[in-house]
Amino acid sequence: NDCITIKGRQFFILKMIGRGGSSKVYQVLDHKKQMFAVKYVDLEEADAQTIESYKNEIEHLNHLQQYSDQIIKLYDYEITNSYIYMLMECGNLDLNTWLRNRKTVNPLERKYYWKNMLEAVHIIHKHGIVHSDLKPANFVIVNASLKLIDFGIANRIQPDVTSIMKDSQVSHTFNECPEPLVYSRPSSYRGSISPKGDVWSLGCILYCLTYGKTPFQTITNQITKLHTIIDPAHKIEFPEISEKDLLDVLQRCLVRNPRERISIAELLEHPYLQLKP
Ligand SMILES: CN1CCC(Oc2ccc(-c3[nH]nc4cccc(OCC5CCCCC5)c34)cc2)CC1
Repeated sequence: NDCITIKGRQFFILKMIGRGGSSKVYQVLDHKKQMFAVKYVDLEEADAQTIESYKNEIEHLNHLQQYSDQIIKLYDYEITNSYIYMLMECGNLDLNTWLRNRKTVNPLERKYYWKNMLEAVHIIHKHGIVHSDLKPANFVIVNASLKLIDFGIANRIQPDVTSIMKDSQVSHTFNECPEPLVYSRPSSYRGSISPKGDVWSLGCILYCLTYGKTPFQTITNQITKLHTIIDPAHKIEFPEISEKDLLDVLQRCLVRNPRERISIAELLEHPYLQLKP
């Protein structure tokens, strides 16, 4: 089995958890058999701006450790001109995989996961970070709670990026998964990247946890989907459910006009979060 050495500490690779472009995530054990996740980034092909974006992500992740347990732990990191190693807390499962495998969601579990996601995103907003690409794969289940594993600051070093322009910013790698489109903010509202964009994305995740599909999943043609996401005339369907507070949260998150959309602070005060099952 291969080993990774970070700041003089040796780790044994158990398996690769995931990979994207120039980064790989491994599940590793230290000499005391404690499990960690190690994120490795190959910087050989990266340009200065990309390297800067990774350093920025690490700086913020390191700084925000102290503010919330809903931010993945970063224990140590090693940055050289050719690679980055990040020693992190290892979760059991990412929310995307969990959603794909689970047909029904327990209402109390959903409410608790929602509270965790709101707390994580509230913390990054309070420190001036807007993720703007939140999706289930950005959250990991660690024991019984959800933790945010990245802030959307580091560039995706992806091969053949066929990205689409959104609000004059290069956004999602289309080829990665059409789903980010659905979580992405309705881009017809020009203007700066707003924290309200993250509320839309979180709304889409909660919609998934409630109805088992994303708000626009039925639309398979990506261009039609894009037009529908931004079309104010298209009404998103909210099938009746017993939890009226949950229905209200969904309807207030999935409002196309960001100014009319509910804020994270208001969501944290919403009756849905009072933890009576
Ligand atoms: C499909 N299969 C995958 C392994 C396992 O799920 C995970 C286990 C741990 C984790 C993780 N922990 N700490 C993590 C710290 C950083 C990144 C992390 O993942 C990154 C990326 C991995 C691929 C899925 C999206 C997230 C991290 C994440 C997924 C079971 C399902």
